[in-house]
Amino acid sequence: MEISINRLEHSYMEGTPFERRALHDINLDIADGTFLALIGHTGSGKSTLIQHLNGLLKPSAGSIKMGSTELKAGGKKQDLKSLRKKAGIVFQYPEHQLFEETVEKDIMFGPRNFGVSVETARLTAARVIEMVGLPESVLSKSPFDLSGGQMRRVAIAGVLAMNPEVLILDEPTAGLDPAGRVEIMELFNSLHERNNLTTILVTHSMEDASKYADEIAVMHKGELYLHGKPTDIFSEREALKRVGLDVPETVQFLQKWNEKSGLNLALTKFTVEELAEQVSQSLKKRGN
Ligand SMILES: Nc1ncnc2c1ncn2[C@@H]1O[C@H](COP(=O)(O)OP(=O)(O)OP(=O)(O)O)[C@@H](O)[C@H]1O
Repeated sequence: MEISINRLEHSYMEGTPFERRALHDINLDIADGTFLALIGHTGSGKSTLIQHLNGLLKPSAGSIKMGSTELKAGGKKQDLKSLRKKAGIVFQYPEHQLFEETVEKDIMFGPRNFGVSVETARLTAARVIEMVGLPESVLSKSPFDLSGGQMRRVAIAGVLAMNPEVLILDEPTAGLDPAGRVEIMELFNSLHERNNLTTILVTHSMEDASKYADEIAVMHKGELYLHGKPTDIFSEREALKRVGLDVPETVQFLQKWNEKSGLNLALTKFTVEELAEQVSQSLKKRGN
């Protein structure tokens, strides 16, 4: 789904003495099928921005176009239910929202709310539990008898059960150990690719942004500070440092390597494995 954000402003507690401007003049176009990482310090406005994408927050000024739905400041009431079906949010610690007696009932809750029959919702639950890498036998268990990692997968399955076109992930790996983080990020990456999703990942990890995103948007004090392809963003190391961010360690290594070796390797590979391969190829070419 194509997303277009135009001159978006948001103030909390508008019109009260406690009014607080959280977003200023955000302009951002996200093409259908993009994997966008939204990065920035605590309080920079990331959560406020994503909550506009499925109508949880209303613009104070400006507009957001989500496919054919336009959400405008002062606009008329929209059909938010169908928008929320198309744009699913996985909140931080989504497992805290599990509440039903069984995993199956929890996953069926969303589709049933949209009028889907019990039989179809059951089939959906079986389909999405497999998508998140859990066995069907989990469906009859209580979500509260599962491990933390399994509970998170069940919560993600509940969002997938709505067949979203846009998946919005608010720090989906928060609180997981390093292995769990990689597993969940790999899961989102394969869901993105296999289901032609538009994915928006809020993260504090430049490493994850570099590994998975086609584009990176950097927020700072409620403004869109930088937006571009990872290669472009990582060429702006000084600008990133000014807002307390830095390029991933692999990019830092490559920049130092280029300075010291005199080899001017292009900034296109971001994982340790890709970078090692790039450096080794260049050394072979040079005859070392
Ligand atoms: N419900 C609220 N009421 C008033 N102010 C709020 C509310 N939620 C957020 N804010 C303020 O809006 C600004 C942006 O907050 P937001 O949560 O969007 O930032 P963030 O980048 O998502 O931070 P984090 O990385 O900590 O989640 C901050 O100054 C924050 O204090």
